Amino acid sequence: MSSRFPLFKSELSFTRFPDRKIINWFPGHMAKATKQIKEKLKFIDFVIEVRDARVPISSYNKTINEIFSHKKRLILFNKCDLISKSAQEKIEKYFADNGSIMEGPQVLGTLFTSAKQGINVKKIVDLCLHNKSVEIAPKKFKTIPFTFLIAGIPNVGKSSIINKLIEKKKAKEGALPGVTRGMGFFPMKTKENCLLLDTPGIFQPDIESNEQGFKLALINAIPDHLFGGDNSAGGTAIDLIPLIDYMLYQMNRNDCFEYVEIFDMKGPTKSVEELLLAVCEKWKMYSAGGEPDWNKALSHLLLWFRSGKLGQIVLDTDVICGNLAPPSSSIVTTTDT
Ligand SMILES: Nc1nc2c(ncn2[C@@H]2O[C@H](COP(=O)(O)OP(=O)(O)OP(=O)(O)O)[C@@H](O)[C@H]2O)c(=O)[nH]1
Repeated sequence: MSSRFPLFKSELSFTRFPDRKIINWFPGHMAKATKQIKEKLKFIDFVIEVRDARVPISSYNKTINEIFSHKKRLILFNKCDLISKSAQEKIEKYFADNGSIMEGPQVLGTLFTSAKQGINVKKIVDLCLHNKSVEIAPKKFKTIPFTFLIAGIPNVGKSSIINKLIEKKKAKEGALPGVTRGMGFFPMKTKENCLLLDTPGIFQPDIESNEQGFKLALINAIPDHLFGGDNSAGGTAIDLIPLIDYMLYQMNRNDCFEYVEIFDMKGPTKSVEELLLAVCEKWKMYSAGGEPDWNKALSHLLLWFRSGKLGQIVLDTDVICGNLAPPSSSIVTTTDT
């Protein structure tokens, strides 16, 4: 793809803040949910693992790989409305090329979905029950349902997918991570007797790298106050400057230059201060004393980025386009049948 700004050389790796402590988020409810999921495992026919299409690799979860290694699993890349069709093709190719390491024999396939726009959600059940590559034994009695457990890291759209499948707003959705705290069963009105099990978003106890933490914070799988601080948690949005810096690095690296026009800038920039000044100017964000209101600009910028208003972007292009190996724990090594 030719860049709109060919003279602008973006950075190929993010080397700032190397000493930043890796964020880990594994509160009590996640530990409890992990235990409950293990207990329910024998009743589960299929696992629907939901990832975020913007981070199809970094939104994997080692714990999920381990717990469900012997379960038939469909991997969804949800929020596909936030990435382009050409990015979807690259991701598909990446998973096809790395099939032997990225997918175990129990993985039924991958599917791009958008719970928001209803894209491909209705294909989920069919891809599990009528998959050409595996034989699904019928239930002894019609009253015994096929059970689907919906799992994934926080805020990837698990509850939204369930609501779309049952055509009701029964599972609790929310813009912030960690809304679902308990498990809930939801019957589906389909030809076959199907039951969906919603689970709280869970992380593995340790996030592997600083950069994975940046990516997960950028898609808001990790709450902002853990990353730097936000007003609701008693911190200030200004602590999120490293995250905005990372966002700018990603936009430049991915030729995602919509921000230049949106904020009436002369061209792309690598300076987070320059970007924030342009935002304050464009959106007239000034304090009573006439100073640029950084806090307001940061918060609004993140909101715009997360909702796709600054352009469609995949944050895992470093892995997908080949400069980096997949994280070791994203590899599914199951041989169990
Ligand atoms: N753009 C877009 N937004 C989505 C999509 N699916 C869900 N969302 C939004 O993402 C946010 C999180 O959705 P949830 O369904 O609550 O996610 P969850 O995985 O159940 O979240 P936890 O409770 O943290 O585990 C909400 O603001 C949804 O409206 C999608 O396909 N596209």
